[in-house]
Amino acid sequence: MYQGQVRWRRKRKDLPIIMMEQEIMEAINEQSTVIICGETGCGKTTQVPQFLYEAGFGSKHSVVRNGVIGVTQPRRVAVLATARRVAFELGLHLGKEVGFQVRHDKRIGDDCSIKFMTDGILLREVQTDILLKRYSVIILDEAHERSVNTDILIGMLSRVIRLRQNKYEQQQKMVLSGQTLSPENMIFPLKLVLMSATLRVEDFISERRLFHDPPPVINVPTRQFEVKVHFSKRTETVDYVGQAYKKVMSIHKRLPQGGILVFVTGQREVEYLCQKLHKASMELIANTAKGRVGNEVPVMSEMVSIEGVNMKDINEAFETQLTDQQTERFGSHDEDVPDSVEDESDVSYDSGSESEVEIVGDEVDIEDSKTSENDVVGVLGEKSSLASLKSAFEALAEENASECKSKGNQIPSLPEDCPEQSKYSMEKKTVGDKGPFTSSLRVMPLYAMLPAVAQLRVFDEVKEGERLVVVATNVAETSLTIPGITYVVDTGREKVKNYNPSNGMEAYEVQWISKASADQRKGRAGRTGPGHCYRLYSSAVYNNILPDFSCAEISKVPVDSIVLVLKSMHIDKVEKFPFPTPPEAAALVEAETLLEDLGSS
Ligand SMILES: Nc1ncnc2c1ncn2[C@@H]1O[C@H](COP(=O)(O)OP(=O)(O)OP(=O)(O)O)[C@@H](O)[C@H]1O
Repeated sequence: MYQGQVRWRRKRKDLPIIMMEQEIMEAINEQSTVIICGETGCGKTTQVPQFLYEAGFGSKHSVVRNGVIGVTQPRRVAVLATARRVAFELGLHLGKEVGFQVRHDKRIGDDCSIKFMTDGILLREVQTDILLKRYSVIILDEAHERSVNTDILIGMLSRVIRLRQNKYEQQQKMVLSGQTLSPENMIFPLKLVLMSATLRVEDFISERRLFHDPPPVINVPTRQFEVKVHFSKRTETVDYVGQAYKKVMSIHKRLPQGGILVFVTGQREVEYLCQKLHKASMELIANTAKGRVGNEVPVMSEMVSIEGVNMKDINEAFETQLTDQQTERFGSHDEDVPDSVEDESDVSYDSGSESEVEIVGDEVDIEDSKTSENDVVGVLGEKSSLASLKSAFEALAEENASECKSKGNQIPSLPEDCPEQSKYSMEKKTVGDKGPFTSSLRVMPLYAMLPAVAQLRVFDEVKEGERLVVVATNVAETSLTIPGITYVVDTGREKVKNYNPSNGMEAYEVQWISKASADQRKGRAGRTGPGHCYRLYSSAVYNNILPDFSCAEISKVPVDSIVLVLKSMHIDKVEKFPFPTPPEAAALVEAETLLEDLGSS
């Protein structure tokens, strides 16, 4: 066992979810579906797959539980990062016992026990194997995001569970009547675990067509580290990116070491803010250097360069020979794209959502489509990208990951935000040997269209004297632990695609996030130590304007596109499909008739 793993084993027991392992496992053993609601950072994503693995799920030695533990995430970066983390914590090989699959990329060994994937990948698997025979349990993480993929998947899985149960009962009868069945033909019930920090549980338990018996809900109420929230006194309605810039700079100048994660709405804003911060950092360094006598000039601020990916030693995930069958499929562009999907247009805008199975043909958001085609295609599909991904995974290694850069339990905050709460003396706490004025910024972008290799660079180790600033869209909102992030700056906005049924048009709009999203964003701090979340809007805006939850995506897309997907999955009576939030039955029937008339179904 690596030293880092030994260190982590000691820390692991402090995760709130560890105390609830028995309760969670008992519920999973007794019920076909279980809902786990837990605060951000309590350990759902990384620990529940391990509980299952340790209980024999995914084990070749178990007859009943030998199917793979499947874990879905809404986004690629979360799939890659959590697979790496779980492999590390369990001391297993990434790409072998712990596999992953996202669009274009698949690393799974024959002896795979846990597979991380995007929800779109699993949706596609159901299309080809309705019983999902290779899985013993499916975990749908971040189920609150309620993308169309997740909603259709939940509906499908509720049926798969019933089908598997029926098959299992039939087989038991056959066995009791003296027939013999070979082990490989045996079918066992499938388990489903829905997880989120902020689940709209009612949608799942009240919809009787979905789960006949409402699934039990297990709450994990606490988080490990405190995150202090600071609201702005005033809400900037136009230049919120400018406000974000000011806030980052004032944190950098006045507060102690610790990474900063900033949320804006799209690729264009990410790139603009990155450039501005990069420039400011260089100026700051130049000014500081002028004032120094005989001191070393600090390193320059760094902007991520996709070409500049560091080629290091081989990560164990990539030791598999290139001749192996899985590897041949690695990089296949079309294997996870269903027939109904024309192209890769789902990466052509950046609101943070990514899907492998595309429900609606997205339009390119002109504003936000500056990344070159090569960057998009090159996500991992090109020759050099395999090596780059190896290198990127290395950056997730424990040495980089487990150690929190912030020291101590209490970190001062910016006084202007809530003076009454600032019980710390800025003078005493903010300027150390490597005072904030002297350190450089390592500015990293993070958005859905960015190639996976570049996305993973946010996990790179930060050099001594540097401060990490990640400028992200809501792609960084859930599941991610970026080690050392102490400060979150939340503009409170996101870019979403809205559908107008009266004219049949779709348009991207910047709008307020939900309270649930704001909590997720806050939860990106306080993961490896205590943190602060600066909301660039007032508490009145938070309380009175932000909705509790974002609207389920299914209610915002054209019904015909949903029907098309269901038809591609051979669902006959679309109006009977168990959606968590069903579209109007009449609209479904109308769309079905229309498609039949067009000869599309
Ligand atoms: N890469 C990492 N490096 C260091 N610590 C990590 C890493 N990943 C996870 N952790 C630790 O494990 C904790 C639990 O992470 P996990 O992702 O399982 O939480 P979660 O409950 O799923 O959170 P969320 O709801 O935000 O996804 C983190 O708060 C952090 O302390």
